[in-house]
Amino acid sequence: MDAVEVRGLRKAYGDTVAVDGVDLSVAPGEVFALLGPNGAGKTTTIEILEGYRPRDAGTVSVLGEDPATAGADWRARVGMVLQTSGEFDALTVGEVVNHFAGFYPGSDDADAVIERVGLTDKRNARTHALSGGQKRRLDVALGIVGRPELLFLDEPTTGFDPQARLDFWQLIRDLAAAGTTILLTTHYLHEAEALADRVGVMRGGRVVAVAPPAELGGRATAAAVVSWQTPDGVSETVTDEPTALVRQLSERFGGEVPGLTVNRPTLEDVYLRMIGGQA
Ligand SMILES: Nc1ncnc2c1ncn2[C@@H]1O[C@H](COP(=O)(O)OP(=O)(O)OP(=O)(O)O)[C@@H](O)[C@H]1O
Repeated sequence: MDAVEVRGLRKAYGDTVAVDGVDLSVAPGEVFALLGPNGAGKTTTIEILEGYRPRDAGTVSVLGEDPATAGADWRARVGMVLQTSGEFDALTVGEVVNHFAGFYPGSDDADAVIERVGLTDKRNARTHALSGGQKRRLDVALGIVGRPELLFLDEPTTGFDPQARLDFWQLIRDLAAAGTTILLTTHYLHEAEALADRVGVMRGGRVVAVAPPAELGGRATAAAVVSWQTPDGVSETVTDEPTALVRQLSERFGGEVPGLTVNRPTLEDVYLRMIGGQA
């Protein structure tokens, strides 16, 4: 049984159809990234899967239960990092994480979780005094302190500095290696490429493509652009057989080919083509 199974999901807000017939499956232990422009329906989809939002139509199974009716036992098996940060008044980081740990029967050690998200030196700081990126790290801590089987992360690394983002990626890899299923949304295509087993691209409330990041939109087999330096400037050739061309060039130059690059479409290239400039 898949960890997440969605068929024919629909949700409208008045006249706005936010989710328009989404089918989606996430396997146990998989890291799945949902991509798509602002307004594509990612948050609405995730919030329905989290049990935060009712749906208009479709079937949804999350860890074998319907989130619309699942109870406290189910909730304890699911971790969530919502798009907006929580507000915890004058409590300290340590107090908030300890408090949340108390909600879960098999929770992790609060200090260990604070360490994992890199907030140890802010343990006694009041949460309203944290920077934007530090608040987001606290959100991640609260999402994982219950040792969830399935973790939802809605734009988890917004506001992270580059080192914090790398640390977060390692945390996600560690969780995945320990068997946690992860469904995240992100606008950072490098993040999807670094983390996801598969990505799903949403546009206008629909999932328009699902594939491993390296294969999305035929990337793996797309023609390559080979370019190299000549005395007259840069020469460029589009080819299905870049290796053969590079071998010829190497013979012609007697070894190293000056300024050699071989490029296939990036995830960003195929993503932008797929969303075609609109939500
Ligand atoms: N509470 C709401 N009331 C009315 N319309 C809403 C509400 N929430 C979302 N929408 C609309 O539903 C559509 C999908 O929004 P959603 O937040 O799911 O998109 P998203 O893909 O998560 O976007 P983003 O990348 O900006 O987070 C948008 O047109 C949005 O304006």
